[in-house]
Amino acid sequence: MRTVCITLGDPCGLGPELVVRHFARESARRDEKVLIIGPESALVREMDRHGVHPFYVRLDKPEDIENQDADVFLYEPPQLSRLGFVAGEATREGGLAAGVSLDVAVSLLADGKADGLLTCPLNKAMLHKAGFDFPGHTEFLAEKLGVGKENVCMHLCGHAPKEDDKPKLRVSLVTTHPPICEVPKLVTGERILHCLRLTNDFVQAMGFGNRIAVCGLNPHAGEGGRIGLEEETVITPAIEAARSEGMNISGPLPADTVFHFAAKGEYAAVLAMYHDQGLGPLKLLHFSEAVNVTLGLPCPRTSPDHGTGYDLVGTGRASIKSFQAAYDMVRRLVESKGK
Ligand SMILES: NC(=O)C1=CN([C@@H]2O[C@H](COP(=O)(O)OP(=O)(O)OC[C@H]3O[C@@H](n4cnc5c(N)ncnc54)[C@H](O)[C@@H]3O)[C@@H](O)[C@H]2O)C=CC1
Ligand SMILES: NCC(=O)COP(=O)(O)O
Repeated sequence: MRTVCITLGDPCGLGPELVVRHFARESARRDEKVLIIGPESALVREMDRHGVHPFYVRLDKPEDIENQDADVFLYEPPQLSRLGFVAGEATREGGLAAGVSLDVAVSLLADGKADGLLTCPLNKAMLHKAGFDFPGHTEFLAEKLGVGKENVCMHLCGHAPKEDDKPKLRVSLVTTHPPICEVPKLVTGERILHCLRLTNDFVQAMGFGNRIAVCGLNPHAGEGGRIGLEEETVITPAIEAARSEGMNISGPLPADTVFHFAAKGEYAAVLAMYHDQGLGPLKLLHFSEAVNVTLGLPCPRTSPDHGTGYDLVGTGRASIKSFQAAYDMVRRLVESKGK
């Protein structure tokens, strides 16, 4: 039987509320084991707020998940049990809880005791403040699962598994969280080709099609070399290499227009060169419903597309759609990996 871990992320953010609201619905219970990892006090806070009864069984040791039947379980790392978490505030404790919980999930995944991971949002600055030197989950998981951050690709899928028939935007990123001044040197041919392979495999496996558009880095995709040379020297050779492997790639295309056509269904995915180039259009169209998927890890990892949403904690106004889509997606990826 498969096991999906859910880390609560920053307990001061929306994660605990989304988990409680999701599992409060009887229909959310499935045929697999779900192990929630994080501080119980944050779940209790949200259960009280939403009038929800406990829906999980506590485990003293995370590895005990192996001997259980299908149900929802909670493991609270002992060092988190005495910490206080202030709902809606960015604190070092919140970053510590997120990092410690993620470490537990990594151990289970690395030992084959869990099959997939859904991460609730954390605060990147607080994660760092708590002593975890990673700019996000993507790099944390890539390094700690032994893959290396250069070998994974952040993909934001505006497509929940239970799909209506409207086209959706899907975006992969060549670079994830570097400062913008470092982007040009990180946009290498090797990295583009690797991201294209991962994206191509993903969109085809999910049945989304196979045509992928690649953005330029410079305005107007370099205007034939008059506004920058990366398109001619780096991006086009990588696209040609991908085509020679049989991939269906268009580009480099000006990033100011390509998303319009991708959103109409002309491309299964767009490969953007940097975070805001790809995620600006994605969130404009699909905010609070898209799923963040890390491609290239040894096991599936998904996440809602939004952050900690501190301003919404306790207001009841947060959308749960992206969390639910991330849960459906990780289950689907875990199932298809097992086949
Ligand atoms: N996967 C992760 O762990 C992610 C973490 N973050 C972190 O989250 C923190 C806050 O980042 P922000 O840029 O403020 O992004 P944010 O997504 O937390 O908030 C941006 C806006 O979206 C709204 N929002 C967030 N979640 C929502 C939901 N479920 N339903 C409806 N509206 C929602 C918020 O109220 C806010 O107005 C940062 O520390 C950032 O690093 C951001 C994105 C992803
Ligand atoms: N904007 C999405 C994002 O930055 C998510 O980062 P990560 O925590 O999934 O690495």
